[in-house]
Amino acid sequence: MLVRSVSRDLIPQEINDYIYTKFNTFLSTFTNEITITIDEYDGLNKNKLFYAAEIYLASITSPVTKRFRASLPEKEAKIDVTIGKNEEITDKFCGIELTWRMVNKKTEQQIPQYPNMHSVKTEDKYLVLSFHKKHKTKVVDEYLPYVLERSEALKEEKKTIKLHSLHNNMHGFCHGRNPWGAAVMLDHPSSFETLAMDDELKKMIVDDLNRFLKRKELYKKVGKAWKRGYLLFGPPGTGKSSLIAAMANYLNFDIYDLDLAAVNYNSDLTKILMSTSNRSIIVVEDIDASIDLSDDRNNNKAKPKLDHLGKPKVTLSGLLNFIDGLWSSCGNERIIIFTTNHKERLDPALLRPGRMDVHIHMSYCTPCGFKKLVSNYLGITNDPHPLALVAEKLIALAKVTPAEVGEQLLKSDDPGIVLSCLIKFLKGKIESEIVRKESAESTKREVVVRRLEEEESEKMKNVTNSIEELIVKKDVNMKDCE
Ligand SMILES: Nc1ncnc2c1ncn2[C@@H]1O[C@H](COP(=O)(O)OP(=O)(O)OP(=O)(O)O)[C@@H](O)[C@H]1O
Ligand SMILES: [Mg+2]
Repeated sequence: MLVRSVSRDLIPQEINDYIYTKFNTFLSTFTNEITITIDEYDGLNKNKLFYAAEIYLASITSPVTKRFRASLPEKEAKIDVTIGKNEEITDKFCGIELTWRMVNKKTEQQIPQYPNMHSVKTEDKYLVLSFHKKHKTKVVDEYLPYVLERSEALKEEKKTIKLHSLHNNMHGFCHGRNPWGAAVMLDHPSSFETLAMDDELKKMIVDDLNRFLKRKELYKKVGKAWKRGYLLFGPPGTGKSSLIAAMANYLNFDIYDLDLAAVNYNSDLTKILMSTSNRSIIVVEDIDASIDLSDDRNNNKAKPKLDHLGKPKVTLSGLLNFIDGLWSSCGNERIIIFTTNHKERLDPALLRPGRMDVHIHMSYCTPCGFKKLVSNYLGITNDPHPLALVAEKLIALAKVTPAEVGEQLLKSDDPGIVLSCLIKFLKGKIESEIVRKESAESTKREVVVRRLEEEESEKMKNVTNSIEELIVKKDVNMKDCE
């Protein structure tokens, strides 16, 4: 270590490494230290242990390490800091002293077939772990598995949530290509804290998610796939998509946005699911709009259904197989979320527990949701604004979505102006709702009157007909009556 720090700035890197290796080899003949080398590649494959150790080492600090490397990987939000080239770091595990060293070795090779060409430069990376030889079993059996486990947890902590969408051109994917296109970072600010919903409903969802995460063993024991289905239903702008983003942020799960309109065949659904990762949320938005919901479970297995353009379409039976068929046993910790504006249009087969386990009604803005929006947008929490109290009363009567309220609350920086405008807006909403109801009522009345009149005239027609029949039967001479 001393040799390294003294020589570091005086001697070129390659010579420095050479001296260090020789010196260590020389010393090791007198010590009881042994080393384990962990190469970056295991043959042609990446060595998982190397990458796990690299992540783990970034999380520990030791007084001997002076140089670190920092990078910002593409599509990530957090900076990676790892131990620098040819640096050392010490660690302690159950009283065992361990030293890690990151070795970067540059090599230059001349390809014999092309003697006139420039030589090829490569850089080999490996980690060297040194410790007393008496701890070999403990290090291999306990310390290295611990490093793997910690790296998984650290990866999870620093993971950036990604949004995956299906590839634009789905035709090529039957030839083995990943159906999911390049993922983007999900930078959605929605959280359970910012969502305007009733507190009880919010708590129910959070508790349900927590229970789901904890129940790995229970799902295994009862022989159920470790997945959970949620159906979010309600009018546009009530926060269905915002709730999905809040769930992804809370769980730290990636989102796979499955656009069923882009999928041609039922069989593709299985391949699409196979290409998603564990600990993820699969979302099918507007389920009623994107799929043929007619019940085809007993027929048409071979023939794909066609849409109005003659394109094949995913069917209900394909979707049901997708949800609880064979594939469901191949993934873990999956959440499937369907959204719809029209729950009543969905087939009950789709809604039964096991497929859609939890049904969440995203309603028009309630007074409780309104308080949350006022606190989010205007920063008013403890001492409510008098106009906010008026607006809260109107909210209970108006059919207004949190999206509409949010829009109004952005209209000015002055809470007084904003709330006055909101009250005007809510009054307008209530008035137009009254007009709508009245006109629906009068239409209903008109319909009733029309129906009564029709029934009356129908009755009269029947009576006339039967009289005519009687006249014919009895051979009554009508001329006599004239
Ligand atoms: N419950 C809510 N809490 C906080 N903000 C909300 C809520 N509902 C809607 N919003 C606001 O309105 C915008 C639109 O909401 P969102 O897209 O979540 O609605 P949606 O129910 O998914 O609508 P659609 O049925 O049209 O997909 C959001 O970006 C958010 O700013
Ligand atoms: Mg939405």
